[in-house]
This record gives sequence, C-alpha cells and structure tokens, in this order.
Amino acid sequence: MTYQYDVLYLGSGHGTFDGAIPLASKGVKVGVIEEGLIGGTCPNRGCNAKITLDAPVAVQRQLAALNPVLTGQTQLHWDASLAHKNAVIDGLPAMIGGLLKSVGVDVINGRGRLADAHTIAVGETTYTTDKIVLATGLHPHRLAIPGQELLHDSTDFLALPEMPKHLVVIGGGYIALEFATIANAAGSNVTVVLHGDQALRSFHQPFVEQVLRELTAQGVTLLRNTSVEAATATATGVQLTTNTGTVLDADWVLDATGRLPNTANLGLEDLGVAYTANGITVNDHLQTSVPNIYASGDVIDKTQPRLTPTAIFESTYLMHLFADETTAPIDYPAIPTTTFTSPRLAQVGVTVAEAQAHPDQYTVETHHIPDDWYRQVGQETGGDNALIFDRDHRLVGATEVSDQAPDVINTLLPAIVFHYGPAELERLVYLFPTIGASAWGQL
Ligand SMILES: Cc1cc2nc3c(=O)[nH]c(=O)nc-3n(C[C@H](O)[C@H](O)[C@H](O)COP(=O)(O)OP(=O)(O)OC[C@H]3O[C@@H](n4cnc5c(N)ncnc54)[C@H](O)[C@@H]3O)c2cc1C
Ligand SMILES: NC(=O)c1ccc[n+]([C@@H]2O[C@H](COP(=O)([O-])OP(=O)(O)OC[C@H]3O[C@@H](n4cnc5c(N)ncnc54)[C@H](O)[C@@H]3O)[C@@H](O)[C@H]2O)c1
Repeated sequence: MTYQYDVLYLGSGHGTFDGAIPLASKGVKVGVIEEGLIGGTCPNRGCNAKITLDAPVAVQRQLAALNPVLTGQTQLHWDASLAHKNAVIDGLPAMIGGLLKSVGVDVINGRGRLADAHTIAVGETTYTTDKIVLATGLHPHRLAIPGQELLHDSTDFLALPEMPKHLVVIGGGYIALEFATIANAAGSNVTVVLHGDQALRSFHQPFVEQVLRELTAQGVTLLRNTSVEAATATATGVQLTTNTGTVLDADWVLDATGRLPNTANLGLEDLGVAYTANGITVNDHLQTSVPNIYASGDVIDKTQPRLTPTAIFESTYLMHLFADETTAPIDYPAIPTTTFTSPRLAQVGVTVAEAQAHPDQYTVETHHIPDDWYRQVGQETGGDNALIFDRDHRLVGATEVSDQAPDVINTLLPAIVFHYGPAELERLVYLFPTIGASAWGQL
C-alpha cells in the first residue's frame, strides 16, 4: 500500500517541528496539519511571548537591587512592552513555516480529524499516511462557575491592550504567578486567589513561600483557601463571590486554573486510540493503542513536566525512531523546570522531599545566595538553593530560588544527566567571574 505521506503530524508545535524538520531533511515524506498559527503555543502564546513581556520586569528588578549604586525610577509602559513583544514574536510562524517548507514538508492549514488509522481528513480533503503523530497540545481549563464567560485566559492576557487597574488571578500555578508578577510590575493592583494553601506544588515549598512573600512585598494581595464561586458583570468590570464571603471587584479576571489535553473531536474513540483525562495514552515508544499512531508533546498522558524542552525531546526521539536510527524505548533524562517569577524558581532531578524521605541514599547541602560573593556583585539580598548528592557525592538534584536560578540549574544540568564525578569536574575550566563559575564552585 502506498500512502501520500510517510509521517503526518497533527499540530505544528514543538511536539512536531523540532523532529519533523530533520526527519524531512533525511528524505522522509512529511506533512503537518495545523488549524492555527504555525509553531503552536510556545512561540505564539506561551514561552516566547511571556519572556518578552517579562524582560523589562527582570531589568527593573536588577536596577532596584543595585540601589543606591543606581537610583531613579523606571516606568514600565505596557503599550510599548506589548508592541515590543509583538515585534519579537509576530514573525515566528512564518519563520517556522519557512523552515518546514525548506526541507519539503507540506504544511496543510485546517482542522484535522482521524478518518481511519492511515487517513486524516481536513474538511472535505483526505490525506493518507503510513504513520500519524498526534501533537495537538492543551487548551485552558475554565472554572465551572456561573459567569465563567466573564473570565479570561493566558492568550487574552498576552494581548491585553491596556493593563487593568485591578486584576484578579485565579490559580497558583506557573501561569498564575508569572502573569501576576508581570501585571504587578506594569502597575496593576493584583489579587491572586488560591483555592488551597499552597502554590506551585511541584516546587520546594519553602522556596515557593519566598516567591509569594516577595510578590506580597511588591503589593500583590494573596488569598489562600479561597474558592471563587461566581462571577457577575458590573458597570466597571467583574465581581467575584467566594466561599469565604470575600467579594472581589476586578476590572479583569485571569482564570489560570490549568490546561487540559486537546483530545476532543479528533476521532480517537472511533479508532480505539486510548486516552484519559490527562491525555493520550502511549507506551515507551510514544506509540498509542493503535500501532501506527504516535503522540508527542503536551497531549501525552505523562508524568514528565509539560514543557517545551520535553516536547522537543519527544519529537526528536520520534524522528530517530521513524528514520530507523533507533528501536530503543524513549529514555527521558532529568528534565529541569523553572518559573519566570521574581525571584525565579528552578529545579531538576531528585527533589529535596525525595532526598529527605531517603536519608540513607541522599544528602542535601544548602546555600544562602547572598553569602556567595558573586551574588553580592548585583546586590542579591535573598534566595537559597539546595543541592542533592548521592552516596558517591555525585550531584543528582538541585533546586534554587533566586533571580539567576534558571542559569544556575542549566549550568549544573550536565553534572546530573551525565553523572559527573570528581575527574570530570576537574576537567571543567569555566569562565570566571560568571554565574556559571558560581554554580560550579558549589560542587
Ligand atoms: C502562557 C504559557 C506560557 C508557557 N511558558 C513556558 C515556558 O516558559 N517554558 C516552557 O518550557 N514551556 C512553557 N509553556 C508550555 C509550552 O508552551 C508547551 O509545553 C509546548 O508549547 C508544547 O508543545 P506541543 O507541540 O505539545 O503543543 P502546542 O504548542 O500547543 O501545539 C499544538 C498545536 O496543535 C494544533 N491543533 C490542535 N488540534 C488540532 C487539530 N485537530 N487539527 C489541526 N491542528 C490542531 C494547535 O492549534 C496547536 O498549534 C507555556 C505555556 C503557556 C500556555
Ligand atoms: N515557566 C514555564 O515553564 C511555564 C510557564 C507557564 C506555563 N507552563 C506550562 O503550562 C501548563 C499550564 O500552566 P498552568 O499555570 O495553567 O497550570 P498549573 O497546573 O501549573 O496550575 C494550575 C493552578 O490552578 C489551580 N486550580 C486547579 N483547579 C482549580 C480550581 N477549580 N479553582 C482554583 N484553582 C484551581 C491549581 O491548584 C494550580 O495552582 C503547565 O503544563 C506548565 O508546565 C510552563
């Protein structure tokens, strides 16, 4: 049986294009079906957009830390920041689309649906293929409350023409705390509503509390153990009622209560492709319950963090699998994760909680960031880290809260992934004085 394509991807995000481009350049016939912007969430309404809006926030914070060496007020102009963000990201779909087309990938615009195990329909047109990769990503969860249509999601925030005077953020995850940080720096009066006691539950809680204390010190109101029960329109915005009796008046409300897999209306049930509420079920070769159909990226039901680097790793693995360069199961390395809050949180590998639960296997060494002379250069006054070592004193995990935490964790990553011992560490001649030198100097 001959098909039009060897591999047809549904969705064009990092779960697709990082693997599809090199795959096509090896002579494999590849097609990509996309109903929205080429490149998916991360470039257009996720990482790249967010980090551009965060850039002035981070600079402002660095300047403030250097007082009285540097003095004077800076003002974050939201309209200019938004224009800058648009200038930085607007060209990305064309750039990614161009890269795909340059190696012969057919980019098909429209919504795809499985017609059978070897056919995807886009409207009236059908495309046949040997293998299919489902890489359809996530969509925002909406609070099931009366007035939910008055709430907004992260994509709306990233395009806000004006920064609201009073913004309420519901949720305590990545999006909630990163966007609360940006809105606060842009002059909004921000309230963050947590339905439980904790935020960012997958991070080391004492470090999360440092982030929350700093947000509060910057003027953000934090309401814990508070569930929003209804939203009603008012003359100036939205009123939220809660289980505690607190009533919140806002100009604008961000519902940041999580994201759910895009599994609906793909034809999965008709074909018997298994999935759960957490996403599409795959085996250790990212193969679904239908053998020639695979899944990649955020839509997979998995324990690994749903992040761009994870999606890149999965699409790259599938590229090697489809190019007959491997038959091995996917072997995830330690995957780091970070929040672009002020200060940042970042972590990788064995967690402090895991280490404390197994004292026979691990030791934890902690450092207070301002004790490091290099951090004194920028007058960093807060922050801590915890390094986790195995019984051979090899680094197996690290977590940090500080303004430079992502760079520290990125620097230490090879030691964890490649199990560096004293011999390898001695061979590392790193640039000095840098944050990398500061990170390595702790080992
Ligand atoms: C606000 C925000 C900030 C983020 N920040 C970070 C960050 O700083 N760092 C980080 O690592 N990660 C971040 N992420 C997560 C990151 O964006 C995702 O992990 C990544 O985009 C996953 O890629 P993917 O290809 O699996 O899915 P997506 O990028 O979501 O791509 C899926 C694509 O499939 C398309 N699609 C869906 N159904 C169909 C269909 N039936 N037919 C055709 N096309 C379809 C969609 O239109 C979409 O383009 C952020 C996410 C958000 C929302
Ligand atoms: N820095 C980054 O890497 C980054 C940034 C943004 C987003 N992301 C990714 O995007 C995805 C989504 O992020 P997110 O922040 O939407 O999800 P999340 O899972 O991090 O946070 C969801 C939050 O909503 C809360 N919540 C859930 N149900 C609720 C309810 N009924 N009422 C009130 N609160 C409720 C949860 O307790 C949690 O605090 C994640 O996969 C994340 O990895 C990553």
